[in-house]
Amino acid sequence: MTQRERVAPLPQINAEPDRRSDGHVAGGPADIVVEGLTKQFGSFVAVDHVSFEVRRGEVFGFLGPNGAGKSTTIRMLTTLLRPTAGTARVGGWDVVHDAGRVRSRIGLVAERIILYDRLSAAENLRLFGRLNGMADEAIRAATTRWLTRLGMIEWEDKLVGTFSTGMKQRVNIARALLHQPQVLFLDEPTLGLDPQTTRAIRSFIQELRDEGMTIVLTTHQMAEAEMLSDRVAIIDHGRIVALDTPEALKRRLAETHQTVIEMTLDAPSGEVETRLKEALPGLTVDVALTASGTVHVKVLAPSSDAIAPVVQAVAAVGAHIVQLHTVEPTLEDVFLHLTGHQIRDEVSAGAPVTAGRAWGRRAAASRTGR
Ligand SMILES: Nc1ncnc2c1ncn2[C@@H]1O[C@H](COP(=O)(O)OP(=O)(O)OP(=O)(O)O)[C@@H](O)[C@H]1O
Repeated sequence: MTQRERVAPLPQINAEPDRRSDGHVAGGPADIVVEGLTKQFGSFVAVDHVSFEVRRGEVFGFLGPNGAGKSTTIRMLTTLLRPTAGTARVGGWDVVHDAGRVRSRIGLVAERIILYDRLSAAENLRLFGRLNGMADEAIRAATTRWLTRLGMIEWEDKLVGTFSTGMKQRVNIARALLHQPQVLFLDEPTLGLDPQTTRAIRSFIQELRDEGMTIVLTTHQMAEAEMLSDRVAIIDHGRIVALDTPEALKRRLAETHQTVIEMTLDAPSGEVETRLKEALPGLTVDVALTASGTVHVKVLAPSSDAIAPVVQAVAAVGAHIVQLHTVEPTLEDVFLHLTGHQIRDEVSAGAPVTAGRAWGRRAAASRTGR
């Protein structure tokens, strides 16, 4: 039996969460207040005058393609990076002038797992607990509490170096929660993890949310953002291009774009994307090559009246329709409409491979322990 198989499953929650089913309502005072936050690296502006608030007890999703500025924003909010301009307060304290107070109120699950392979899970937590100024008894109690909830208690005395990446990430999350932070930052918490651990961690985030923890979640996975977030900020090129609940963002898109046409085409090699866009002025058209060699096309249109001209345009470029259907607008379509691009997840068999910018295709193996 492998270690992964023996990890106790986390309590399962519906894949489609019943938001705040226990009556908890996000709101109240803001735990994070950001005004004009900016970060330049030389002349390159990675985060460009970003302003937003995160309310106490809400899950705030930061959604954007690779390089959009999500991690840079998180690093400024968690005092790891000094802003070039603007201000940010977390838990009521300024991230530059009161960095120590901010640090004691936050937990961070960063892109890299922060654990020592040569220590056991419990030894890692003891080390980080002490660094946070916690007393040994408090560390002991918190270790048992969080490792139990994360399905890792039976592994507490095993070396982290022997764990799978998913097991390491569970301990890594326990590390971030050990001192009971007011605000938890999760930077791509499921990146590169197996589906079982991904599901378990998403369920765990929902539990934390239902218990009233304020959570900032960055992701380039639409489903993750939509499933977990009370509100979503869509960030592109360092700027927030939309900020609202996932439902409101989709509703707003549906007011102008009722019909989303998805097609699989058998197309001649060449400039299908350019020619289709030219043939369909005024419509948002996204074209992606799939791993199996077909072409996946998405068209955002005001109504189903657009289907006939779209079919004609496909014929005119010499392509054949293998499959065509219409779907309800998703958060992904909101992003496509706002930015002209789709966010792509990791490439899987048959999944679209971008024809344009390399959205969201970071190697699954990029998450490593130390
Ligand atoms: N230390 C740095 N020096 C120079 N450029 C940087 C530095 N850190 C980040 N950048 C650049 O700033 C931009 C934003 O990076 P950031 O990591 O915040 O993006 P992201 O939205 O988190 O993307 P990803 O999903 O790939 O992590 C990128 O173009 C990146 O190359």
